Amino acid sequence: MARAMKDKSCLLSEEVLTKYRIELLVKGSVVIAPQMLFTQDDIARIDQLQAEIPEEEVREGDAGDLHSVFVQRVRVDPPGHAPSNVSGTASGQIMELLESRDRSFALRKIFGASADYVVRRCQMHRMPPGSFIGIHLDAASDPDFEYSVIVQLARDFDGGEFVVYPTGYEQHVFRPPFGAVLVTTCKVRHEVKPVSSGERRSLVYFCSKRSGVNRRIIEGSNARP
Ligand SMILES: O=C(O)CCC(=O)C(=O)O
Ligand SMILES: [Fe+2]
Repeated sequence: MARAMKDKSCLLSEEVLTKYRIELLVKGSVVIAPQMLFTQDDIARIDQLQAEIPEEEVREGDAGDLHSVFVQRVRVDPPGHAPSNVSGTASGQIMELLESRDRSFALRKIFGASADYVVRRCQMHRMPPGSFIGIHLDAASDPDFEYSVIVQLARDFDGGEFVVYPTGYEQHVFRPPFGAVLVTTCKVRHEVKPVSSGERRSLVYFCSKRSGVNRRIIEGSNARP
């Protein structure tokens, strides 16, 4: 925490980055503490920009999985096409904030990568009571997704736990606080449990070493919200 945001070229110390890197490697998921990757000001800015982005209700994921969530799309990644920002200036400004040099550097270290990652898809979720995101695999949307980065944008809600199923019998339950960032591999199944009160909000983006077209092959219907 000590060095967070002080030196703009390096958000987190090498030591902290290594600690997160090891946890991600061993467990497949890690929670980055609030204020480390995104300051309160960054989150306020995201909140301000998102107001300009239209929202749609999604009830079925790409893999036919059931959901009930309101989605604002920032960058889309349709099969057979390269990723692109949705129209309007707000999406580009949100992406600029996410892709800032210091944040990309920190995430690259946490992913354990030598080369840069690209953000292939980005969206925001609003989940009032009763909303949920059914069990799915992010890589079903794009086989090149490697890590998802989920920024917690809300404080006051109950339920809405993020549950990861690394194997058939294990489960890890996450309830990251406001401002924290959950990083998970896109190769494990997970879900968001129903929200019971308040409103859960998150910004989600999917990172990959690969740019270029989404190589997903559609057979019938397949994937996530
Ligand atoms: O809103 C979230 O916490 C992330 C939901 C999720 O699993 C996804 O968008 O793939
Ligand atoms: Fe997901």
